[in-house]
Amino acid sequence: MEAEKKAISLLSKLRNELQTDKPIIPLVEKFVDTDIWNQYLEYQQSLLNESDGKPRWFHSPWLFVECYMYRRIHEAIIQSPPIDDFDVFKESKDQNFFESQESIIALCTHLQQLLRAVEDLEENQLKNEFFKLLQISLWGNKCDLSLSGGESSSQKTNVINSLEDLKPFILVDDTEHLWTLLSNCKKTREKASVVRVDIVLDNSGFELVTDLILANFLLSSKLATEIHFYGKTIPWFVSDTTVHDFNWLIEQVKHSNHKWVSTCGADWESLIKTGRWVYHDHIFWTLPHEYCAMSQVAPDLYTELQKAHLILFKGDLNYRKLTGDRKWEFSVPFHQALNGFHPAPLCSIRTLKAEIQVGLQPGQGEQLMASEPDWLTAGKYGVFQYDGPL
Ligand SMILES: O=P(O)(O)OC[C@H]1O[C@](O)(CO)[C@@H](O)[C@@H]1O
Ligand SMILES: [Mn+2]
Repeated sequence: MEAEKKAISLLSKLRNELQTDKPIIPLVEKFVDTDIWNQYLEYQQSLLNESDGKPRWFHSPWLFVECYMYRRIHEAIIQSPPIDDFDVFKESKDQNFFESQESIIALCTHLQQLLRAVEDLEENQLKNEFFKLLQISLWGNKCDLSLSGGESSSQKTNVINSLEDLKPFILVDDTEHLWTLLSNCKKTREKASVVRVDIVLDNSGFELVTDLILANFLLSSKLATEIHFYGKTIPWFVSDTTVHDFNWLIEQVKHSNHKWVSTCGADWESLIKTGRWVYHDHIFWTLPHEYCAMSQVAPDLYTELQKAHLILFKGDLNYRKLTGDRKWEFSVPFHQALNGFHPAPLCSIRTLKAEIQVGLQPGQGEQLMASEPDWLTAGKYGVFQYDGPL
């Protein structure tokens, strides 16, 4: 009870600082990333003129303060032992999973039926199935909890039936490039060689299921031989996947009463045990830095990503960090916005929730702006945006 009281009082202090636009203060509790955060704070300070004083909540870059808020929430928890490993968002993440049961059953059933036929599929059929599962993973990104302020945003209908209707909302569709890349790898690879796809995960619950389904298909179709996943080290942006969420969800799926769901769960567990699925933790994903800084700030992670044949970045926050969350013109090429971040061929799979979008046709963004003022933030539109050799 004492620890809870302490955490609550630290959290109300944080809320007060935020609501009254106080200066952003250094982190105090020692943790693996405390020094890097405090250095970053100094860097933000150095960007200001003398007369501007300290960085403040309402006047600093949104990406920075939003990340800082989640990091401060974590600080309130680690300062309050014995509840210092408590995940304040766990309950809502789990709820999202339970509320999406019907869709999860539909997806797992679809996957299991597909896997039974996968060897006999013609090239074109395989390609279509690949595109379908990519789209499911894209629309799975609608279900994050930070956009809804933690309110329920689960998937209640069967998304497979909606894919055709949702197609017009895909603003950039580079999935052909992904197919060309992976099917060439499949054709040209030597017997024992590896084709590695890395997935930088976003939200737990329904979205994570869609990502695991895609990852399972990539192996079964031999489009890849290894999948590497990256999650968050600390609770992040409400619904983001931590290692606990990852393991918890696979365990839940495995113990489902539904035959095809539990088959998926058992298969996923054995993929992890045999090392064909690998989960990585790295503190960089919960730092405020944009990804073009990765090779300097986290060279080990950059080197790891360079081993991939393709990296899939899920979700909106990853997109903001890929593009530095700048006010780019809508028609600026994605490659340019990446600002030198090219560890391997990569693709952002993201529904639009924040006011940034690049790589559109000339006039496309302006047209949307005129007809639907909230097109950038409502999560209604999506992109598959690829960067790499064509
Ligand atoms: O889970 P996702 O797709 O990264 O979405 C998170 C997004 O939600 C917000 O927290 C609120 O819109 C954005 O700041 C952030 O980019
Ligand atoms: Mn998220």
